[in-house]
Amino acid sequence: MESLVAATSASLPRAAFSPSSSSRTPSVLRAVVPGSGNAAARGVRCAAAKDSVFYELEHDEMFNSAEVFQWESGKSINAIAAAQGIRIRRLCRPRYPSEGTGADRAVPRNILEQIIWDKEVEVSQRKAKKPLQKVIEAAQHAPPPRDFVGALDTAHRRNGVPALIAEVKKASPSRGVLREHFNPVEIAQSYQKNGAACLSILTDEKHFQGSFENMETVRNSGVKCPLLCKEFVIDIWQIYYARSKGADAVLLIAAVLPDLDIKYMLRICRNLGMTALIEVHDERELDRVLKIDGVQLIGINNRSLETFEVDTANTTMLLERRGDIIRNKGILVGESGLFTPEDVSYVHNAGVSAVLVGESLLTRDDPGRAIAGLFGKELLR
Ligand SMILES: O=P(O)(O)OC[C@@H](O)[C@@H](O)c1c[nH]c2ccccc12
Repeated sequence: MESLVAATSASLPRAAFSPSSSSRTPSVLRAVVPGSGNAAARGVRCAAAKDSVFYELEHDEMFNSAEVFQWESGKSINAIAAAQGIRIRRLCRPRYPSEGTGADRAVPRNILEQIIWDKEVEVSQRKAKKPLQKVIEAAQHAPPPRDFVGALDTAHRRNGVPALIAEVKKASPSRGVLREHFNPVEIAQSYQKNGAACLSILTDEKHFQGSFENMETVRNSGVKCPLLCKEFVIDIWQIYYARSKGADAVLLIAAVLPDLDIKYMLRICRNLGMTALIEVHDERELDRVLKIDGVQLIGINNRSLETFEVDTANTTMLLERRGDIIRNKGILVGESGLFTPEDVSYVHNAGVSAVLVGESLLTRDDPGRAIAGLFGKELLR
């Protein structure tokens, strides 16, 4: 796996950003061959890049000088992340002498850290099989992206209750297998028929028994709802891959990604016509995300991914404290642990206009028909 710093922790594609390659390619960064002169003049050196590729920043309002300084500071991604309050450490990162020998890193501190370490290995293996450039090309041939935010907005207005993002998830580390007989297409069709605005498809295999194949089969089954790729994104490769499998949105977890990665990934999503759902769990994460331009969807997870504790009061608490700023930002999504119409109206009253629900639907015989029970009424499409 490439080991770059700051924004480059998301693994920059080497030539993916050449402005001439396509009108759809991002203009954020342009890969420049070392020694090509102009790179050295205006470019930023990714000190940790194995092959010393230079990347040139181009007419980009997103990266200000403070951020470039951050790149050049020589700090490791873990040090930068820690300064932002991120507790999840990366394993496949360059180590700096100040970070010790690494012996203290052998044991993950919590389940989220374990998932991320596994994900780093998985992504590097997948990239070895299918390099970024190939995935970018595949993404260009995917079915056109659907309007995730628009679908939530319309459903919320139509029904007067939060729009539903219904989750297609076989298992989770906190709950084990939720559904023995698991047919993603059947579940997705039933959700759609019963008024879900959008669907969330788990793609992590190791901890959630999901897959990108599930994403692809649901997309090809005729289901019209926009699809969220529920993945632990640590690398832009995964975003292009998700798009190539038909995803319309991706999850970005603030507990895992430093600010610069979020900004960079948001930019890639925008260029691909995708939506990013940025997930926060606490005030510090929320404050970081509120400072980032271009965020359209913020998810407040009632479950801590580090401890698995679920508390629906989390949404209310965060929104009480930051409500006014956050409501002007875009759509808010209440995530996890919602089981009853009271739970849904509790988070609705707190200010969310969409909810993300898995377990309480998936554990019922017919997950789609369970929707009316969750909202206390049938949802119209
Ligand atoms: O099954 P629940 O409690 O209704 O939760 C759904 C969803 O919020 C949860 O699956 C989730 C929220 N954020 C995540 C990040 C990764 C994996 C899963 C999740």
